[in-house]
Amino acid sequence: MTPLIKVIDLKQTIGKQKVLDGLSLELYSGECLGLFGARGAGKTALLHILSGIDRFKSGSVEILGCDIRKSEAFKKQLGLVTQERSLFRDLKVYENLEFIAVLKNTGLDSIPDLVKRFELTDYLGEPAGRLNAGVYQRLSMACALLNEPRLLIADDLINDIDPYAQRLILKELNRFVTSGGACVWGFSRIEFCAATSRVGWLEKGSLTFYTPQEAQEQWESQLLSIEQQSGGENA
Ligand SMILES: Nc1ncnc2c1ncn2[C@@H]1O[C@H](COP(=O)(O)OP(=O)(O)OP(=O)(O)O)[C@@H](O)[C@H]1O
Repeated sequence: MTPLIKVIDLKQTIGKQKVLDGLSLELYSGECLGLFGARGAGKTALLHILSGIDRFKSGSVEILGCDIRKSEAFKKQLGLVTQERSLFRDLKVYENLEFIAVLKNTGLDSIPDLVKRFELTDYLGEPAGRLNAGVYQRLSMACALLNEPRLLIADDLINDIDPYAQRLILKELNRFVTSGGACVWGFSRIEFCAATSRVGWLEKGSLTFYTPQEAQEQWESQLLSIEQQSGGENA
């Protein structure tokens, strides 16, 4: 099976800081890779490279069979939910869906189904800038899926939103990957690992891969060793 993402020895610097230090990664259809790391670990830097937003220093990145330094064709099959709010705040919910569908050069046919699945019917006339955080993220994810992408890149998808919106988005994420899509989802909350199929732990510019269960255990063992160290220092 050909991977949807194939990254080899990727390096990135921001200013003088080495943010990604030779990491490699493969992602296959049906997978949801949780990109876990502390604040400032470089998750957004990696996700921006995978989405073709930022250039990178060295290494090779193939997305959906395209060398992304040579071709942008992969962007047609990409859905993106950014960390920063990126919808049109003065446009109403329906207008955002319509406008983004036009920008993506896709038809409007998928809008009614997305409105239903993300339970946006009651908000269609509201400007995006006035939505609460949970509904805003539901709309962000609906917009990301407008072009029926094969690959979804999401940064902080369900952070700081209400549990109902979290569940709804995770249900749709699960539907997306089980129907053959693939997702890379960046977050810094360990509990979100349980909603992924594999975890890439980003630390010091490198990725280590774990099952969700192993990531949780690794986290707990790190916490324990910090507690033991501080206990020893205070004794
Ligand atoms: N525009 C910038 N100028 C200077 N440094 C930057 C810039 N953008 C990112 N950095 C630095 O690069 C490193 C990686 O940042 P990045 O945003 O990728 O981390 P992150 O893991 O996504 O963090 P968070 O969980 O807070 O979103 C951090 O040390 C950050 O301070």
